[in-house]
Amino acid sequence: MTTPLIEARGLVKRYGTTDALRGASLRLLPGEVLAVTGPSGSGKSTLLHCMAGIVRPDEGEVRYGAERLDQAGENRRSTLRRTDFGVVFQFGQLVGELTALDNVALPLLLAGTSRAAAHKSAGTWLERFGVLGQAGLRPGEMSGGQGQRVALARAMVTAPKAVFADEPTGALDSLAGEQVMTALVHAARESGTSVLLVTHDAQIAAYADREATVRDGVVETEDEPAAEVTR
Ligand SMILES: Nc1ncnc2c1ncn2[C@@H]1O[C@H](COP(=O)(O)OP(=O)(O)OP(=O)(O)O)[C@@H](O)[C@H]1O
Repeated sequence: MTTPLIEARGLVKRYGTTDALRGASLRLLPGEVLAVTGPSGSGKSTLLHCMAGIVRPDEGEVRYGAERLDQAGENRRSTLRRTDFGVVFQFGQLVGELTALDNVALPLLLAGTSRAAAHKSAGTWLERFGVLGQAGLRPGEMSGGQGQRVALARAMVTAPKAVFADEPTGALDSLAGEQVMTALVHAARESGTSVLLVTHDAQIAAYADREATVRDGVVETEDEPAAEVTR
């Protein structure tokens, strides 16, 4: 069986009296695009947040290699989010005052890369996502789809092991959504990056290699990895 890149087991997360997760388990395999679908409020985003180390579950384990993310402190988890993981949300969360090029270069600059090298990589990633022509524009000067492609370029620029994308096409029309997904899947395949994609849209989920369905805080179904399907 393929060793998962990240494995969540028996996650429980409560917000006040709400049980967001009630024993959710999920494996993200190396290099795969995994779609997490399910009804609104079922716990998809909470599961993504736990697996990305953004929040800690109340119970259960999140394993990343030999590490337990559920036990890691905030410092370690935020370092991992800068070095090993990329994160994209519905509204790309780009820095409004910076150009697309500077937004994408930012994670590298924060990691100590020289300005020239950071800008060179940022340009390469903007080109891969088809938005090099927007390099000099600020987020407010771009379309929603362009902004999301810039946000994905920023998530990928550090060559992360995994990208966590929570409804990255949620605010886009279907054509722009398809363009964003095509670019993301292509870039992930080229660089061997795993993608955990939360979406409520079946057409967007169809871009993934596998799909898992969350209902009432548990993973109700999870497709078998292709190599493990018994025929
Ligand atoms: N930070 C929080 N504070 C309080 N309640 C929260 C918080 N995050 C999630 N919840 C609650 O936990 C439950 C699961 O939320 P979650 O966002 O994980 O579901 P979801 O499946 O991603 O929903 P949607 O598709 O609508 O985004 C919901 O009832 C939600 O209101």
